[in-house]
Amino acid sequence: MDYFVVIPAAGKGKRMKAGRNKLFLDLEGLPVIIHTLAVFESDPFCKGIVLSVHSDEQFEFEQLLSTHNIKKVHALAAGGQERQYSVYSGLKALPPETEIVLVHDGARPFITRDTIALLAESARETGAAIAAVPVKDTIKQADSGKVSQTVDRANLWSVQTPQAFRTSVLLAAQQKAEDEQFLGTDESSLVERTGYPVQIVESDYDNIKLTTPEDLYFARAIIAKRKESQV
Ligand SMILES: Nc1ccn([C@@H]2O[C@H](COP(=O)(O)OP(=O)(O)OP(=O)(O)O)[C@@H](O)[C@H]2O)c(=O)n1
Ligand SMILES: C[C@](O)(CO)[C@H](O)COP(=O)(O)O
Repeated sequence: MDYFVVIPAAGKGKRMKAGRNKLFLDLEGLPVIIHTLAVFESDPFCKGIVLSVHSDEQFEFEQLLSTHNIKKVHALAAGGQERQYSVYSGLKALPPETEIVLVHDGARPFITRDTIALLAESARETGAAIAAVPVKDTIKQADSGKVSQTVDRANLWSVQTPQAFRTSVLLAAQQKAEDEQFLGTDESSLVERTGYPVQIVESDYDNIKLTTPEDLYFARAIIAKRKESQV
C-alpha cells in the first residue's frame, strides 16, 4: 500500500541532555535522523516524506539530506512548539491526493519495512492503525508517591510510531483538537477522541524511541545485533 510519511524532527532533545537536537547525534557513523529516513527512502511503497523541522535547523537538515542522498523529501514543514503542532504542520504539506499517511518519530531509527507494510495495509482497511508492543513490566498508578492501583497488564500496550491513517481521518482529528485546544502525546489519542476505532499492530521491541542517554547504549546494541544477523 502506497503512503506518505510525516516525520516530526523539530524537538529539542532535552531529556537526551546532548545540548542539541538529538536527531543530529552520531549513531555508529550516521546521524540518528538519517538512520530513520533511510528506511523510508528505501521503501518502494513510500511515495514521499514530509519532515517537520525547526526553522533554525532547516539548513542543517537540508545539508544532511544532500550529503546522504535522501531524495524522497517532498517538503520541509515548519515545526511547532509541541510535537502535535509539528505533525499538523507536516500534514498540511502533504499532496492533497494523499490517501494513506504514516506519522513516525524521527527519534525511532529502528522501524522495519515489515511493520510499516502491516500498518499501511491496516490503515487502508480500517482507517487507523498504530504500532505497539505488549507491556513487559507491571504498571502501577501512584498518588504523591503512594501506590493507588496496580493496572491490569493483560490489555496494556506500549504504543510507538508509525501511526497510520486514512489522511482524512487524521486531518479531521487534528482540526478538532486544535478547535478544542486539546493536546495529545500521539496522533491516535486525537483520533480516539473523535470516536474513530484505532487498530493495534504488534511491532517489535527494537523500535525504541531515543529519548534519554541510556537509549544510545540500546541503539548501539541493536545495530550490532542487526550487523551480526546480516553476516
Ligand atoms: N515540538 C516538537 C517536539 C518533538 N518533535 C519530534 O517528535 C519526536 C518525538 O519527540 P521526543 O522524543 O519527545 O523528542 P524531543 O521533544 O526532542 O525530546 P524532549 O522531550 O526530551 O525534548 C522527535 O523526533 C522530535 O524531534 C517535534 O517534531 N516537534
Ligand atoms: C508518539 C509516541 O512516540 C508514542 O509513544 C510518544 O507519545 C512521543 O512522546 P514524546 O514525549 O513526544 O517523545
